[in-house]
Amino acid sequence: MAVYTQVSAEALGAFLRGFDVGELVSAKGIAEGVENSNYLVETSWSRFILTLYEKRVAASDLPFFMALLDHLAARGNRVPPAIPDREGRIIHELEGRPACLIEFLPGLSVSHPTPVQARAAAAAMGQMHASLVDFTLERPNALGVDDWRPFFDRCGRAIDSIQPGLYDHVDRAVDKLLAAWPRHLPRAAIHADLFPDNVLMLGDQVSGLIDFYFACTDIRAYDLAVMHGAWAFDATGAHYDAAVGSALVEGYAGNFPLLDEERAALPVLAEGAALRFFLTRAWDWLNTPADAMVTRKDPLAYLHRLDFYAEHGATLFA
Ligand SMILES: Nc1ncnc2c1ncn2[C@@H]1O[C@H](COP(=O)(O)OP(=O)(O)OP(=O)(O)O)[C@@H](O)[C@H]1O
Ligand SMILES: N[C@@H](CCO)C(=O)O
Repeated sequence: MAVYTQVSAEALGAFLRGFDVGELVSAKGIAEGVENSNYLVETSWSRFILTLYEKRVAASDLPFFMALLDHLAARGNRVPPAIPDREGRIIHELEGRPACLIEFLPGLSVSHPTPVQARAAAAAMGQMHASLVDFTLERPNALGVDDWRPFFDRCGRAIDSIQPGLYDHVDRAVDKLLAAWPRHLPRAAIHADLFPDNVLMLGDQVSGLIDFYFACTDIRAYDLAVMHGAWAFDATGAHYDAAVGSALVEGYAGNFPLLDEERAALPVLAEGAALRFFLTRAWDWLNTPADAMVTRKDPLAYLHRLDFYAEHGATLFA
């Protein structure tokens, strides 16, 4: 359950009076998500998402995220911009946390995407990348290739408590990826976390891309590699769905052509993406108190992907 910060009815009512959005009718904590506190807010006029930013989102990064959302929304992408208050401000403080009131988008995220849904979602990523070619703000990736070694070292030998021998196995993977990383590929603003739970769908149509709080400047094709790992495997990471995998690459390339060198680098980018999510999941696994009201995500599901890409990557994207 991702409601770390409780918002009292009084505080929320006072907060909403700063906006032109009608009167507060109800507010419910949203269970999905692990990073931030989210509430579904109903007013006499409409529905909104209230997000209070927690541990991994720095208030100083919010202007980048909000500018990115505005840029995408202005170019016809289905993303939820923040709502300005009566004075035009979009970044606020509520219950001691940075907070934004965000447009509500309809749709549900799918847990078992079909190839048709995967193609549509990847096409939406392609459209997003096309819209971002003239986006000039930059934000370094705080979980990018140069952070993997220090992050892994911070996890340390405790990693072996997840599975014996894991430390040495991942240590070798970190070395391999740092040496092979295709740093020369084109860079751009990317979402960097476009998992199925961050794509809202109505049937086979994409109704929204959400959760841009890892968005950053990095290798553009890395965004597709993140998506491939997140969409084309079952939750355990043990089973790869080739039809979903191909649909992702085709759907993306239909809206934003992949350079030959980007396509050739997808295996190593996908291995790197698997390592990045293994590392944050392993850290959370080792550092989330057992009684926290958050479901920890299984790091081994990303170890399986890492090993799968290392073994089969060369044939997957041909
Ligand atoms: N703009 C929106 N419109 C409709 N629903 C939304 C919107 N933003 C968030 N939600 C709902 O809130 C849930 C959690 O949002 P989000 O994924 O941003 O949270 P998070 O804590 O940052 O999660 P994550 O673990 O994916 O990083 C989503 O699964 C979705 O149900
Ligand atoms: N998408 C991430 C969690 C949010 O960053 C994961 O599944 O590990």
